[in-house]
Formats: sequence, structure tokens, C-alpha cells
Amino acid sequence: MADDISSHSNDKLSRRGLLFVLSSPSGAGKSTLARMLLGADDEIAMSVSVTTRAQRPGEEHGKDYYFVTGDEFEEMVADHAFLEYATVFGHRYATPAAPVQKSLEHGQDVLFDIDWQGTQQLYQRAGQDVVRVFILPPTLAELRDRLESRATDSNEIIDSRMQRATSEISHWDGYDYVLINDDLDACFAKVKQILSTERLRRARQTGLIGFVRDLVAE
Ligand SMILES: Nc1ncnc2c1ncn2[C@@H]1O[C@H](COP(=O)(O)OP(=O)(O)OP(=O)(O)O)[C@@H](O)[C@H]1O
Ligand SMILES: Nc1nc2c(ncn2[C@@H]2O[C@H](COP(=O)(O)O)[C@@H](O)[C@H]2O)c(=O)[nH]1
Repeated sequence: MADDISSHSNDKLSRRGLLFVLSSPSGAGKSTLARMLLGADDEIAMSVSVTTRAQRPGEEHGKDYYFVTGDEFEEMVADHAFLEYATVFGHRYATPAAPVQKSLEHGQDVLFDIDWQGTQQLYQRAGQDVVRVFILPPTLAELRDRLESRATDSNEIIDSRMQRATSEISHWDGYDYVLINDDLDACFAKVKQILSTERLRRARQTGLIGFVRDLVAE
């Protein structure tokens, strides 16, 4: 296991940046939106998760996920290396703490593509620093179409993801924003808008734009 994802000090998690979460039922488009955001915004870094699921064609270890065995995963749990972890579709997924801490220390916001269980855990730990965005497909039929046309999963896996979709959608009220990803560009524009609004809100809270207040007071 790479040192950069397993060595950490959880209790020193810096609070300077935003933890920006995108969740959705599988296939609604959160990874696509995440990629677009990373390409458009230098001030946000992706949190690369650890998983025990098999690598898909085209996925890169360390870029899309850190692919580990079940034993390696449980060792990292025992070492308190994770900010959150959950079982999704029968596989283990987790957010390594060390890279998140590093990004925050460098003044970057951090982007998470995690499920509702991980979002709840992150929110319990980091509270107001977390911005939670839930992405919905326009319809369940369209969700299936997207999973099929992505062509990364067998029919059996697609069926199981569709079966889980309704229960995942039932957690929408644990989120700060809910967006329908019908038109991709329109949805992306809303994601960017949410991020910039939340950055401004945070800057107001932390006094980073105190100089504006000083100017007005003069
Ligand atoms: N608005 C959209 N209209 C049509 N197709 C879309 C739209 N958004 C995403 N897609 C396509 O849908 C498929 C699923 O998208 P994506 O892989 O981003 O979903 P996901 O929510 O990250 O799924 P998972 O949780 O399984 O990783 C991809 O082929 C993507 O190109
Ligand atoms: N709680 C967490 N959920 C995660 C994490 N990384 C990904 N995920 C979620 O798992 C499903 C399936 O993802 P896939 O890439 O196998 O299709 C999806 O809902 C992701 O958001 C994580 O670190 N923690």
C-alpha cells in the first residue's frame, strides 16, 4: 500500500477548504460531472477512493481508485487510515484521510464521489465544511440506458445497480442540494454555481473577505 494514502493524522484534519461531495445512484452521471469540474477548476482536488472491487477496463490504479484486497482494506480500517468507509454493491469502498488532509493544507477544496453512507460519516466528522450534492437521473429508464451505454458492467451488475437505485434515491434528503442531470451541460453549470456560492459563503464565515468590510467601513 502506498505510504501517501496510509500515513496520516486524522485528528489534525485541516478546516481551510470545502469538502464537496457528489453522490447519486450508479449511472446518474456524478463521475462525469466530477471529471468536468476537475478539468475546469484548479482549486479543487479529487479524493481517490480505495476499493476492493475489480478494476474496470480503462481504470488506472491511483487515479480512478486504489484497488486493494479485502485483507489490505481491513488493515487500513484497523490503522484508522480512512475518513469514512462503507460497503456498496457488496464491495468495500473508503476515503483515505492523508491525501484529503494534504489537499486542505495546500488550500485546495476536495471533491468526493461517494455514496450516502460515506456522506453521512463525512458530515459527522467535518460538519459545516461539507457541501453535499445529490445527482438524480431524469427517469429510471434513462438511468438504465446510461448504465447500458457506458458498457462497463455486465447485465447482472446493471440489474443489481438498478435494484439499489430506488433505495439510494430515498436518501436525497440528507443532502444540501439535489440536481436532476438531464442536460449534462446545464447540470454542470449548476454544480459550478453551487461551488462558487459555497466558497463565497465560507469566505464570509471565515473572514477571508474582511478587507471588503474594511473598505466599506472606511
Ligand atoms: N446528462 C447526461 N446525458 C446523457 N448521458 C449522460 C449524462 N450524464 C452522464 N451520462 C453518461 O452516463 C453514463 C454514466 O455516467 P457516470 O459514469 O458519470 O455515472 P456515475 O453516477 O458516476 O456512476 P457510478 O456510480 O456507477 O460510477 C456515462 O456513459 C456518461 O457518459
Ligand atoms: N462511501 C463510499 N462510497 C464510495 C467511495 N468511492 C466510491 N463510492 C461509491 O460506490 C458506488 C459505486 O462506485 P463504482 O465506481 O464501483 O461504480 C458509487 O455510488 C460511488 O459513489 C468511497 O470512498 N466511499
